Amino acid sequence: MSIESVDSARIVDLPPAGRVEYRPCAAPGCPSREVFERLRDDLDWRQLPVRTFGRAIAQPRLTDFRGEAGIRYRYSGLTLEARPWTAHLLRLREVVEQHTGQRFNSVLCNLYRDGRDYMGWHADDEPELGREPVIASLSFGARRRFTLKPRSGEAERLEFELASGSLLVMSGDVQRFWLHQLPRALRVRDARINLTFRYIAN
Ligand SMILES: O=C(O)CCC(=O)C(=O)O
Ligand SMILES: [Fe+2]
Repeated sequence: MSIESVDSARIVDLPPAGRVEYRPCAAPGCPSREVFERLRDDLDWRQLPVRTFGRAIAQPRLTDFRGEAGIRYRYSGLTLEARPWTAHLLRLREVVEQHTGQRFNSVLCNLYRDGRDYMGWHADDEPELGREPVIASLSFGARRRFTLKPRSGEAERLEFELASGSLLVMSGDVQRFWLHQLPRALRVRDARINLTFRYIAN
């Protein structure tokens, strides 16, 4: 397990044919305190119920799903209907599209109120994302640890400290062979916002 400086760019190839790229300062005005505040104040944050093992519980974070009209995203027994882009989110999408050379038609926004909020092990492998989705994730606010582990086999876990203003891109077959999570971090008192840009084909 390795943690490198949060200030250096990093490209890691994950077997068999996946890639994770981290860029510490990709967002406007990095570390982007103003971007954080604007997203926190302008988006329509909600705590949704989610089904795990047949039980409905409140998600341990707040979310808002935005995108082109008619886009739907189904996960964990939820169906999210995209609400319209804000002008601010469209500008951030442009930045991410320039960095990645990819197009995105939606963004899942996550607000972790403090270190008690988290996202458990999962893959972004819903069928509407396609076989080898490119998932581009911007982070703002509190620095949090992001971990990947193989679904099976002996490969080592991989960790990133996601700094404010950073961009993390997962591509290739990462979602097929690896899981990722944003674990609890009880020492963290501050909030973090994460935007994961996706291309959804409904
Ligand atoms: O908050 C993060 O960095 C991870 C978010 C994530 O994995 C997701 O939205 O699918
Ligand atoms: Fe994810």
